[in-house]
Amino acid sequence: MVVASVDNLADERSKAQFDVGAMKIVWAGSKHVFDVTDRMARIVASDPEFRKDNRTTLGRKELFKNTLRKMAHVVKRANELRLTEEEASKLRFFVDEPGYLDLHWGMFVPAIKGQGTEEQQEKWLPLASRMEIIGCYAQTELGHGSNVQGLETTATFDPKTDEFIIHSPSLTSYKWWPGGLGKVSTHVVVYARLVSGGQEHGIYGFIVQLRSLDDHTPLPGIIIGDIGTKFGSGAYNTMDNGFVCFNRVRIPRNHMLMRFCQVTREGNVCLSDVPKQMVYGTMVYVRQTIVSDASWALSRAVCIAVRYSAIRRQFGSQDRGIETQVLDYKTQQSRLFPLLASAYAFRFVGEWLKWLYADVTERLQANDFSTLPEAHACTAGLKSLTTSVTADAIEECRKLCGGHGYLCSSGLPELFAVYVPACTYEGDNVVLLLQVARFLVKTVSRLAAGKKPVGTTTYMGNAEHLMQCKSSASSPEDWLKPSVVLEAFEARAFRLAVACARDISKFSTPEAGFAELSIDLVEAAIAHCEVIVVSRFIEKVQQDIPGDGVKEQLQILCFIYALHLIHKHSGEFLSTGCITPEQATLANEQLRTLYGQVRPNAVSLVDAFNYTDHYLGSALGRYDGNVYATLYAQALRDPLNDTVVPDGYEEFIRPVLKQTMRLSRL
Ligand SMILES: CC/C=C\C/C=C\C/C=C\C/C=C\C=C\C(=O)SCCNC(=O)CCNC(=O)[C@H](O)C(C)(C)COP(=O)(O)OP(=O)(O)OC[C@H]1O[C@@H](n2cnc3c(N)ncnc32)[C@H](O)[C@@H]1OP(=O)(O)O
Ligand SMILES: Cc1cc2nc3c(=O)[nH]c(=O)nc-3n(C[C@H](O)[C@H](O)[C@H](O)COP(=O)(O)OP(=O)(O)OC[C@H]3O[C@@H](n4cnc5c(N)ncnc54)[C@H](O)[C@@H]3O)c2cc1C
Repeated sequence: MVVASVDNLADERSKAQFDVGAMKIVWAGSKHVFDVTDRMARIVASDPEFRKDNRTTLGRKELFKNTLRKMAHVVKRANELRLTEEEASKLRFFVDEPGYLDLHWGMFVPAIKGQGTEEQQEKWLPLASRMEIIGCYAQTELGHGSNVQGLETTATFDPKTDEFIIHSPSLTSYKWWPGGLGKVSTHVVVYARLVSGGQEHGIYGFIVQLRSLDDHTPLPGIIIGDIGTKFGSGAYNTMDNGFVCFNRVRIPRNHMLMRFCQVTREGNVCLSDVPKQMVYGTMVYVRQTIVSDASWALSRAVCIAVRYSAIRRQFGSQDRGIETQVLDYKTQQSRLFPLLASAYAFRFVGEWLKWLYADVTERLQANDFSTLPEAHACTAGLKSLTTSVTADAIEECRKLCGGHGYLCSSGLPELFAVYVPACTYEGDNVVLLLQVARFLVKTVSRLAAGKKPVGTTTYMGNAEHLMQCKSSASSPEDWLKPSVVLEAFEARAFRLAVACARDISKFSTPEAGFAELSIDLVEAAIAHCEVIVVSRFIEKVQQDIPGDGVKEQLQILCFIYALHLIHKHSGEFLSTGCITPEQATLANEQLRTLYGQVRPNAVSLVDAFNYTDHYLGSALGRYDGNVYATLYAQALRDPLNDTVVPDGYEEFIRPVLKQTMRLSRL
């Protein structure tokens, strides 16, 4: 059945004022990436083994087994098709089901690459890449996650046998949460306190075999299992997040990842001449990938909400004629278009962060550690900002879809449930923002000592101007000037950071000041991260961008992104004196105009994400707009509709009805 709603999307597409094909390439990053992504997405979408529309109706055991089947199929297809690493990772991405492969490829392999010596890499990486072993990453414990220095698991060197003894001294030291650990992984990189010669030497990674490669049973001394069902139906329950207790498990000395710290045969601990934070390198790597992933999750939710808002009609008609598309309501636009703009903003800042990470890695390899603090602050801050915004945005998109957004067939509840832990894993978002704040306060105090700031804090070098400047915006159009927008963002961030640094100095110790002012510090950190995102977006739209109208659309989105933040944080922009109330009103006026400009292009701007219906997994977000027929078909497929009269009628409905009848006769 094709209903009138389908025409709505065709109409919308005909209104586009830009070359959608060219925008697809901009979104993907390059023609090559577009081609690979498109091909992998289609392979997944056309393979019935990768069906996912039944996920929310399966029980945990069935769901997990289903994931195991899919993971095995991924490995099989990747081998059959001889996929490159880039292609295989896209294939896994579009399968869109959290599973042990994510941790194997996303953390176990990177941990060995980043923390292992060349010899260790030569030994372990081929085994891992042929999947002769399956690995995961166990850092978090039942009692400690954020505080890595507080981990309790010990790795004690025994010089008699040339082994480490991995031990969990208490219940709170049990590793708890690692994905892939509960039921699948054969090996793990465990983070533990290194003890040698009776002394502690800090936290390091150790490769431990967990399960027999013959029959998968846990090795002696290992108690292991799944930590239980998690939030939401389907969602992250496809993953076997696990616990493990080590009871004096012995591993060879060379299973300690020794790139940055070596333990000799005699038990001497030799630290390389590198900062000890290098041992946190895997987290920095993964945080950087999470920023890119945020734009995918956000754009997916936005794609569903935009298409559905073009289909959905409410009110506005006379004589029962055609009603208004909800996308035409300004309130809908003001909630939705900033999220659309944020998706593009996060895509570009994610690409930039990838570049930054590659640049820092190259420097580290050449023993230049000068950019490590900046890399840590950027990855931590942007991970925090983008995941918090994305999690909230998915929920907002659900509400933007009205009642139907609450149905699992909208795809949004599951997307939210899968996504929201991103605010916690790889570092709780508040904890990470406090790391950024620490970096900012240090930068401000270095400024006072005459040191020139570099990298993303370069703007702080313009200290005098930023402390005094008053915005020159005197018309709504002035808010379309990159220099006006940037100045406001930089001044707000700088003034907030300076105020924190100044106030901290009033306390008896910096630590006491930092603790007491942590709420302000988090706000200063967010303001700094927003400077990074806004300036990267502005930089992007100032480049040559091929394709009719593409650059113009991106400029509109860029200003929507910036101006909606001015509106959202108007309290801070005003209280720091960066803008006046009149200028805030002008910015809002411009924002409203921009919403009008994006409106005819909205559907095409989400088409540019090039998502398949399989990946979207949403009756509301379908490319063809056939929403109502799909909702109906999916409702009919619900297990509850397997029978007309429900199971339980005889036991529980009939007796109630009978009792009611008896009562009514009394
Ligand atoms: C699966 C992967 C595939 C794809 C990714 C996509 C999606 C993910 C999918 C699912 C999730 C799957 C896996 C999830 C895994 C995990 O969650 S693993 C566990 C992650 N755990 C954390 O992130 C813990 C967070 N805590 C910390 O990082 C640290 O403890 C800390 C909060 C940073 C504090 O560290 P510490 O106690 O040492 O610190 P400070 O005294 O505050 O700092 C000392 C100095 O060190 C600097 N520092 C800290 N961290 C780093 C770093 N990473 N790099 C560089 N420098 C660092 C800090 O700034 C201080 O510097 P100073 O001010 O100059 O002294
Ligand atoms: C789905 C999922 C997958 C995961 N996968 C893995 C994995 O594969 N491997 C692994 O090792 N771990 C994994 N984790 C664990 C994850 O890394 C931790 O949960 C995370 O680091 C947060 O630590 P926590 O749970 O100890 O939170 P806590 O630190 O206990 O946080 C609780 C609250 O305290 C606040 N808080 C904590 N410290 C401070 C502070 N200094 N100042 C202010 N507020 C503070 C936080 O903001 C938060 O509100 C996973 C977690 C989840 C949810």
